[in-house]
Amino acid sequence: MDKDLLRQATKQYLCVIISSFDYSLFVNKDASMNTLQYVALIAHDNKKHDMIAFVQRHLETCRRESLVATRTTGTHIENETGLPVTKMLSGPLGGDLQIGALIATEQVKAVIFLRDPLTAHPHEPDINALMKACDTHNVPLATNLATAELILEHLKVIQE
Ligand SMILES: O=C(CO)COP(=O)(O)O
Repeated sequence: MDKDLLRQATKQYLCVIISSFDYSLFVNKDASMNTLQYVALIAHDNKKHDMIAFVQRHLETCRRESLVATRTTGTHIENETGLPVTKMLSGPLGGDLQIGALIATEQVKAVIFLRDPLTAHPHEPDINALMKACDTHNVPLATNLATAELILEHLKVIQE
């Protein structure tokens, strides 16, 4: 085969390969981790009513956010407010750890965790791990209604 013809054919062949190549395979996967997306909502049993009232009070702000929650909290929020919630496992079954993993991979912009400080929880280490993840990754964490209100007010302002 003529050398020029071979060179030409090789060039065309490479062009086809390059243009059909899926470059996303080489995109730094860590970059996609930088999109903060979820607002995490978690409430212990004695605080679930407070959480629902809180979400109802901030319904429009919450509607504009992607919500993630531990299973029971998320189910109550969905049923009582109609907002869609991504539900993890129940807290005692690993849900706090799952949300901790989302925090560690920069997928959470704020956590509202209405804890019951007066009750012992068998999964206390998981609760501590979630809070540690917030501190490690500098994610705002509200563990009571007063701070939760401040965070939601802030979200409302930055949504506008
Ligand atoms: O236990 C919890 C957080 O530690 C909450 O879990 P649930 O929302 O499944 O009740």
